[in-house]
Formats: sequence, structure tokens, C-alpha cells
Amino acid sequence: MSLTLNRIGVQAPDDSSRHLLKEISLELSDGSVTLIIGHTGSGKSTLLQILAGILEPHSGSIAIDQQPLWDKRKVNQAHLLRLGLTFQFPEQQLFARSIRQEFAYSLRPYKLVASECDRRIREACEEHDPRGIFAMERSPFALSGGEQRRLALATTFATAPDWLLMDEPTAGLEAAAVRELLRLIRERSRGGFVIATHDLDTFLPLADRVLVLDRGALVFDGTPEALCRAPELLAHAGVGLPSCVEAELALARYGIAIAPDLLTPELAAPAMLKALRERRSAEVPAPQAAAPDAPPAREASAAAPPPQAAWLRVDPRAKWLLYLLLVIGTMQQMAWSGLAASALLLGLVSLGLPRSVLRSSWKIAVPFLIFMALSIWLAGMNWTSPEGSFQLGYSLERGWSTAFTVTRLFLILMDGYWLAVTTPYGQLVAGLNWALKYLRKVKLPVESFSLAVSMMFRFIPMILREWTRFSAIVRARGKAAIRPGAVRSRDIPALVVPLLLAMFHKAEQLTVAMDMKKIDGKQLLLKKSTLEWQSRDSYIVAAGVVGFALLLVIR
Ligand SMILES: Nc1ncnc2c1ncn2[C@@H]1O[C@H](COP(=O)(O)OP(=O)(O)OP(=O)(O)O)[C@@H](O)[C@H]1O
Repeated sequence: MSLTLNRIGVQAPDDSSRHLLKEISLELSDGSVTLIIGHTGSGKSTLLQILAGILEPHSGSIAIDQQPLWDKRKVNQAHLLRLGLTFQFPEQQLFARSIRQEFAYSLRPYKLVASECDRRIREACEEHDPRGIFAMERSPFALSGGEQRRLALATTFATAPDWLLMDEPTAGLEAAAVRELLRLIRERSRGGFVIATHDLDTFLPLADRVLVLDRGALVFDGTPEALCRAPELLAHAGVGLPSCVEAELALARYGIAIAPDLLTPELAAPAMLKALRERRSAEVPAPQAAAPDAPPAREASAAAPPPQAAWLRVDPRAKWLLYLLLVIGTMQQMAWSGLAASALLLGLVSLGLPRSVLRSSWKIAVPFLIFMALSIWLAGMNWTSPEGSFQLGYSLERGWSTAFTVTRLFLILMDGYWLAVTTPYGQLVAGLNWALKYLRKVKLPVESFSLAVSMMFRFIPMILREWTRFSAIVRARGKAAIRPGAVRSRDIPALVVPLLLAMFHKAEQLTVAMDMKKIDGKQLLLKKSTLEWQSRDSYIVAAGVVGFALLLVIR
């Protein structure tokens, strides 16, 4: 059982010139424990998602036992079943009403007989629930945060994948649970582990192999001992040293030399003792150099910021004005030809937006289109009962008129999406402040309005980001052999429940933070303006006015 990556490249979804992974080639062999380490944003999670078949590489190929994982943009399901992925904060993936259903969801793709399912659940509970709190009918949401984390890990272990791919598995786990996890990894007799982690102290002594990523490139591939003999490489890649190596380097500054590749306190302590005895000197000289250097701050830890799309450089006031002109112009339309013209203008202002942004608009558009279809259907329905007999009919006229109204609303919604994706949050608020400053003079309650609008726009990109994150999680759990980014209807509850919970949690955090800072909207208006109007912005507004005039003529 081997996993082979051949010159894998991944581009950022919002900017194809930014490479999240660059030409990664490696072969992972059965029975090995491999660590992926690197600075924040170096591409560890991305590499794990590539290995798990959740993300399709833009270049290169990936194979399991020499069989390609991807075929015509679809992942091979038989291979998928052999891979298990646990995400950072795995407790956030829980969605079901009971612990039993949580296990059932993870095991369903394996089509096991009931007795085998029960056996796997029992074993996973024995391993991950030493205190016996996972009563099968209990709600997962009635568990504490740490218990939820254990449960989420248990559901993945129950699927018994050949390859277990884990993203920061010790984050938020108590020491006992970490020890238990290490024991499980050590005792596993088959398959392999790939672990992305910052926790070198815990995992280095266990690892057979370490991969170091630096800005998407593989800069080291070797044993933990070899890595610790080259600590400058770790510092250069923005990774802290393991504690034992730090201690060994610090002792070296006092002239006490110990091999720098003793990865555990159990190995390092006798070596230190031996070195001290050998010196036979009561006096310890002053250190020969300053305290160990902290690894240099990684200014470039994240890759250079992506080049801005043209619309991002436009003054937000121009974009607010354009947005208002589009919305008012669309609201004025009384005929389908007018709506077509509004749609055309929306299409024109959307030119040049990255493809990923346009694709994301579907996530907003699809629920609304469903709502539109339902509204049109319901609005046109009529029930008549002449002389006692019941007749069902459909009024085309009413359906048509509703279709017109909801299409107009749809265009306005998409205008709002355009403004949100072309304008960073800070600029959006700055532009809004500028507009509202004048209304404030006439004593309108603009503070509340400003706060409400800016919150709304803050939430739209957040929802899209969280949607992407949770859809990757359900793809990993549901093992669906479908196109990247797609979600099966049966997986919707597993996606929507955690998504809503995450959004409620974020809203709660935001409210508490605003409460503590006593933000009530006034601050937004008092912010100093940093806007800079350029001639380009005037042309854009002028073009917007022409488009608006056209819309008025057409209506
Ligand atoms: N959906 C996305 N759109 C744009 N950029 C993304 C997306 N997902 C990840 N990135 C970028 O890809 C880079 C690698 O991200 P990744 O999550 O793989 O890093 P990581 O090494 O796992 O970081 P951490 O240690 O913080 O978890 C980061 O610069 C991140 O901003």
C-alpha cells in the first residue's frame, strides 16, 4: 500500500498565479508515520487534502498502489474508502442527533453488515472513551469540547482506513487523550499515518519520516534525527525547534556537547548526565553566546499577497454609487426587456472577476432560484370548487407576474454579491461612512443602519468560506466520488448543521466583542477616512450614470 505523489501543483482558488503547493513529489510507504511540518500557511492542510482526494491537484498526479486516485475529474471511490482524514477542530463536524447516528454516517459508505458496524463502534469507543461517556443515544452536542473531539476522532478510527491523514490531531486534547492517541498510532499494525502538526515534541519521536514545507515547496524530506541535526533548516522554514533539541543547543553554548538528535527527554537526560560527568568540573562557565536565537520571524510566512483584481483597486465610494445606481435602476423596471438590460449591466460589471468568485455566486444563487421556483408555483396555484367539486388550476398570469418580481429581487441580490466580493470589508465600511456622513446631518438614524449593513457584508464572505470548509469535511466523511466542490443532497444535513452552528458561534463572538468594545455604530462613522478618489473612479461612476439613464429609458 503506497501513496505516490508526482509533481503535484495546487493553485489558490482565487488567484491562479499563487501556488499553494509547488511540484511536490514523494512516495509514502505502508506502515510509516510521516509528519508534515511547516510555518502557518505553508500548505500542510492543502497537502493533506490532496492526499485524501478532497482537493484535485491542478498539475501532477497522485496514485494509491500505482492506481490513479483521480479519473476524469472524479475521485475513485474504492480508493477513497481506504483514506481517512481528520480535520483541525474535528468536533465541528458533528451534526447528528445521537452518537450512534454520528458513527452511522461515517460508516455508511462502507456498506457493512450490522454486526460489523457494532463491532467497529464498540472498539472505537473502547479506544477513545475510557470513561464510558459515549452512550449511543446521547446527543453529541451534550458532550464537552474535548469529549466531542474524541468522538470525532473515534468516528474516523471506526472506518479503519488504510491511510489515516490527520490535521493537528493534538490541538485542544488533554494530556491523557494525547497519550492515548500516541498509543493507538504505535499499536496500529497496518496502514500508514500522515500527520500535519506544529506539535513536534509529541510527534517527532514517533515519526519515521518528516516533510518540511516552506511556502508550498518541499524543503526537507528525511528522518527526524537528520532534521534535528540541521536545526537551521527548521528555523529557516519558520518552525520552532523541539524542546529537547533546544535544550541540547543551549547546553552546547555552555560547552556541554550532546548529540542534537535525541528526540525525547528519556533519551536526552542520560546523555546530558553522561556529558556533565565527563566534564568533572564544578564550575560552569558563562555561556559562549547569547541565548539561543529565536527562529527569525517569518515575514514571508504567507506567500506574497495576491495581485489585486481590477475591481479591488476601484474606490469603494465609486462602487457604492455604482451599486446604488444598479439597484435603483433594476427596481424601476416594469418589463422583461428592462430586467434583461439590468442583467446585462450586472454581467458587464462582473467582467474580470476570478472564476472561483463567479463559481461561488452559485452557492447564493441556487437556494434563491429554488425559492423563486417555489414562489412562482405557489403564486399561480388556484383551488376552485364550483358546485362542490374540487378543481386545481394554475393562473399563468399570476405565476408570470410573480416570476417577474422575484427575478428583479434576484438581480438585486446578485448586485449585493458583486459589491461584497469586489470590496474588502474595511473599504466597504469606509465607503458607507462617507455616504452616511451627509445623511447624519439631517438626523437620520444612520449609526444603526451603518452597523447593520457592514455586519451583513462581513457575513457573506464568511458564509462562503465556511461553506467551502464544511463541504470538504462532508466529502471526507461521506466518501462521495463526485466532482470537487459538489455536495450530494444526502450530505446536506451533515453540511448545514455544523455550518449553522459555526455561524451562530461566530455571530455570538462578534456580539460579545462589540459589546466589550461598546460598539454601537457611531465608531464606524467616526473612523478617519483613508479614501482616495482617482480619475478612473469618475469614469466608472460616469459609465454607471449612463447605464442608469439607459435603464430609465428602457422601463
Ligand atoms: N480557499 C482558499 N482560497 C485562497 N487561499 C487559500 C485557500 N485555502 C488555503 N489558502 C491559502 O493556502 C495557503 C496554505 O494554506 P494551508 O491551510 O494549507 O496552510 P497550513 O500550513 O495548513 O497552515 P496552518 O498551520 O495555519 O493550518 C495559505 O496561504 C492559505 O491562505
